[in-house]
Amino acid sequence: MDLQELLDNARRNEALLRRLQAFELQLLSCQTWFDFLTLLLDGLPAQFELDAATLKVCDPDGELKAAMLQSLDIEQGVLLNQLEFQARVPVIEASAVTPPPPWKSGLALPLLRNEVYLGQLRLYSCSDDRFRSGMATDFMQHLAAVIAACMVMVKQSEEQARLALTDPLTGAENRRGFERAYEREWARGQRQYHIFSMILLDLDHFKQVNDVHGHGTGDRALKMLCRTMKGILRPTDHIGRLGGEEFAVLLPGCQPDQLEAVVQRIQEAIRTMVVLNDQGRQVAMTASGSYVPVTSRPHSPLTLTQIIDHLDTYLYQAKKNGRNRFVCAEQ
Ligand SMILES: Nc1nc2c(ncn2[C@@H]2O[C@H](COP(=O)(O)OP(=O)(O)OP(=O)(O)O)[C@@H](O)[C@H]2O)c(=O)[nH]1
Repeated sequence: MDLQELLDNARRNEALLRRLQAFELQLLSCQTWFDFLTLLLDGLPAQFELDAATLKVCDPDGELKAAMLQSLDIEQGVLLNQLEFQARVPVIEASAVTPPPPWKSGLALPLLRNEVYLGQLRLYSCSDDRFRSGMATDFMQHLAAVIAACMVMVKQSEEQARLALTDPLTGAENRRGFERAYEREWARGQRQYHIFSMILLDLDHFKQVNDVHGHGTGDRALKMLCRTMKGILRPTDHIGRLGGEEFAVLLPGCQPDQLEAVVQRIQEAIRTMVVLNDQGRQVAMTASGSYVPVTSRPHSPLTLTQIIDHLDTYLYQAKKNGRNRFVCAEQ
């Protein structure tokens, strides 16, 4: 190699190092899965002349994917189609790999943080010789280490944000968390004239459950209610505990003709859920509620409080008419 070549190499490496440092700073400022994944899947290829970047993520119990889905809204959720979640991801050394079509060369890098294996970062190129076996990968290995560290940080920061917006007893969103979900949905609806649906529900004779079977049984019923609803709703739906035994459900994209079926499913699931008292005897539960499809109109903002107040009137009707029923509210 002559001197000129050496100098060119050194200049290229210096430029790459500067880009890496700039990219690392961007990574370190990510606090949400959306920022992190957008930077990784779009920013990394754009800034390093690659054709694609992806992650194979170790997710033995599916918790990480569920947490990401909760944090992303329904449109952002498509980002996850670009990731692979696997119960076990093979442990690898940094190495060139055969890429899936249409790419011609690929590099796989381990994502390790404090000896914990998080998965693999995979980089793909349309050029045959971008990644070759035996090539130096020191810069990219360093980048993968920073990505792994940032992944752990984003996970912790998302978890903290989630806890601040979650009701500790039931795991449902608390009022603040639900308000935030509502505002996001309203804003999205305004951009796209799209519909979402809201349900308000309240367990029947809950005071009696507490009085007869004790507070512990009441708490178990509330937990079971949320678990039951989570089991029959989509991961992108929101369940909020507005207070006591009153809950609201927000269903993004749920059309009026589907809403009735969802309500019936919820009602049936509550009727058949198994809540045991301290003696192990089953306590029958029913709920009353009201529901309405909502179209967010650009020039007539509707607050969550206004919708809940509106639904409350119909919930009151359901209670007055004998409970164990859901009433469709006027739009
Ligand atoms: N166990 C338990 N009970 C709660 C909790 N939060 C509120 N409650 C109870 O929920 C009950 C609500 O009672 P009411 O508002 O009279 O309603 P209800 O008995 O369900 O009557 P209807 O709604 O008219 O069918 C009260 O006894 C509250 O103490 C909680 O976190 N755990």
